[in-house]
Amino acid sequence: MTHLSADLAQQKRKLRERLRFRRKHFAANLDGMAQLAAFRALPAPLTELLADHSVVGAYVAWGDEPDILPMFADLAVAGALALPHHTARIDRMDFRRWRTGETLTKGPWSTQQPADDATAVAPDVIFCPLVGFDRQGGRIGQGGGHYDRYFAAHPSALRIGVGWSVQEIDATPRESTDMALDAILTEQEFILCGDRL
Ligand SMILES: Nc1nc2c(c(=O)[nH]1)N(C=O)[C@@H](CNc1ccc(C(=O)N[C@@H](CCC(=O)O)C(=O)O)cc1)CN2
Ligand SMILES: Nc1ncnc2c1ncn2[C@@H]1O[C@H](COP(=O)(O)OP(=O)(O)OP(=O)(O)O)[C@@H](O)[C@H]1O
Repeated sequence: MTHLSADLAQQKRKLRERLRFRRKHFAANLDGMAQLAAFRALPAPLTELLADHSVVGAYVAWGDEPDILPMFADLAVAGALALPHHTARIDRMDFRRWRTGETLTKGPWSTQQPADDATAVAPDVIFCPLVGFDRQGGRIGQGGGHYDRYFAAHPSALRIGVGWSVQEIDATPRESTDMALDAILTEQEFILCGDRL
């Protein structure tokens, strides 16, 4: 690792800590009604976008992340939803089809995932959880590089980050391996970044 990338990695670690703290307090202080309403309905531009895509990648909320599965209930019944899956505690991640009612189990990275025998699929649009983001599409994740590696291997899939509005910062430190988001969905806004959407 060069000095520059070591420095960037260190900046990201510090930001991650601050942003997790912010997220935790924001989520803890959301009132009941706001909690019920947040991320329950897709904004109109997203409904149109998803109608054109065959497999949508989502995630099972972990800790204070927004719970987005209710928003995709129809897709999950129709067999058009996929969730991240790890076969071991390694860098590699793929997506497996998941239908309403099928089991979810605790994976090697502590997150809930489809069973090991679920079918691997490649979503053409991916909703990914954020620890932090900026309006230019910069993202800070869990720090495992799982999504970055997946995005690098599947560059044509649209990348939509999901987070609470308080997770926004002016500019995220960018490493050469960071893949920019095409859009960001918060409880307040749908933000377009770049020119793919
Ligand atoms: N909901 C959700 N699913 C996701 C991710 C995510 O950020 N959120 N991922 C994003 O890349 C991938 C999993 N990557 C992860 C990378 C590191 C850790 C992690 O540090 N886990 C600690 C658990 C600590 C605890 O239990 O509090 C560990 O396993 O030691 C978790 C997930 C795929 N699925
Ligand atoms: N395409 C890639 N190939 C090899 N290494 C990568 C790739 N993408 C990211 N990495 C490495 O993975 C590590 C974690 O990356 P980063 O800090 O960007 O994670 P993150 O985006 O926060 O995590 P995640 O993608 O899991 O949400 C870094 O050391 C980074 O250099």
